[in-house]
Amino acid sequence: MPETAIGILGGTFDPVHSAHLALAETARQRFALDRVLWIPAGQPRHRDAPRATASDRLAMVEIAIANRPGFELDASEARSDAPSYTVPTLLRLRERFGATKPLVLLAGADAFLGLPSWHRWREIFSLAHLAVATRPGYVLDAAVMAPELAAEFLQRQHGSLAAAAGAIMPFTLVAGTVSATEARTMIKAGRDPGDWLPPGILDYIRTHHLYGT
Ligand SMILES: Nc1ncnc2c1ncn2[C@@H]1O[C@H](COP(=O)(O)OP(=O)(O)OP(=O)(O)O)[C@@H](O)[C@H]1O
Ligand SMILES: O=C(O)c1ccc[n+]([C@@H]2O[C@H](COP(=O)([O-])O)[C@@H](O)[C@H]2O)c1
Repeated sequence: MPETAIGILGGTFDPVHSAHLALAETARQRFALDRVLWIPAGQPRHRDAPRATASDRLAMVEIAIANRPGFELDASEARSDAPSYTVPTLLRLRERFGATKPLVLLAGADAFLGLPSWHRWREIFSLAHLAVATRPGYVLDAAVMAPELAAEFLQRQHGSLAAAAGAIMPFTLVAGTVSATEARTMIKAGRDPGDWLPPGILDYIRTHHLYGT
């Protein structure tokens, strides 16, 4: 029987929102993942500094995934002073889970389209599979990708999850246009983000006076 796979969801989670949960849960079911590791970035180098501290973002993810079977928090990036790059994280997870365990890196289409700018990005394919969720406003079509990414995208869609790494698997996510940027804007303006935020997150934000509250 083939080994079950482990999902890995990295993100800034500034704050964690409903599309993150939908992404993780949809992927968990679609790819029969035995768990999803949530890995909040500590020091993302590819974007502006997060508005909330690593420990607040970590605490919010902890609240969001509490009592949800199959979801696990990995605080290593958030607790490290090193830049949060995905390849060293995958190398660490390979050591933990061994060479043959299928690992599946989960990403939204926006993150995937930016892959050629990532640190040592080509090494990702020898360390993990990539499951890429659709996201409104981003087209998952080789015709709009950077040529070096399009080549990988076309070639790797036939890969098998039974292998430890190497396939690219696009999947449909129905999570709407929710984004952390828009959630922060709403919160700062005093508008209620409603079901964009998992239970307990708005309370945490208000209690800790995050995002201008
Ligand atoms: N609405 C969404 N649909 C699909 N994927 C999403 C969605 N929101 C976030 N993701 C994915 O979740 C992962 C973590 O995202 P991140 O924490 O940066 O949230 P974000 O909403 O994209 O944040 P920001 O608005 O600050 O850029 C990324 O792979 C991203 O593509
Ligand atoms: O390793 C990199 O160079 C790299 C560049 C951009 C993004 N990432 C990772 O991709 C994940 C999603 O990033 P973001 O900015 O959409 O939150 C998160 O785990 C980041 O650390 C990683």
